[in-house]
Amino acid sequence: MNIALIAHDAKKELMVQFCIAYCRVLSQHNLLATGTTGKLVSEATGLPIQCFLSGVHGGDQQIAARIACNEIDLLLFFRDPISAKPHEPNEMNLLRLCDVRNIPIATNIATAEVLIHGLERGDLEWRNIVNPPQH
Ligand SMILES: O=C(CO)COP(=O)(O)O
Repeated sequence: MNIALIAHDAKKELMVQFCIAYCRVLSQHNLLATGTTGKLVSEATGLPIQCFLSGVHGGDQQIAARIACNEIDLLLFFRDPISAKPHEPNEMNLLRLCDVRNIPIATNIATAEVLIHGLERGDLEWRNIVNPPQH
């Protein structure tokens, strides 16, 4: 499955720790990420990650385009609810597109834990029908 990772600056370390903890599960899937998040996670875990532009340069919109095409099966987007972000409207669109496509999304680590266990258990296998593997 295609799993997209995005973390605001205040949540990047949490995302790194989460990905280290679930490295084995994540290694069985294709990972995509915004630039800085992807760089930090791949350096910490050794996992191959397709890195897009950084969020401020439109990386979240590159991921949004794939979500619009139903090509992302799970989005882990660790958000900082405290500080304002200049590209917040784009991020709201990202969340909206997940709802358009019924793509499972976690915006905090508590939900991410539930989703990753569900992924491991096979709860998201229906995504293989909606978005069949390319190879
Ligand atoms: O800004 C972000 C989300 O909107 C994250 O982007 P980076 O991973 O490049 O910091």
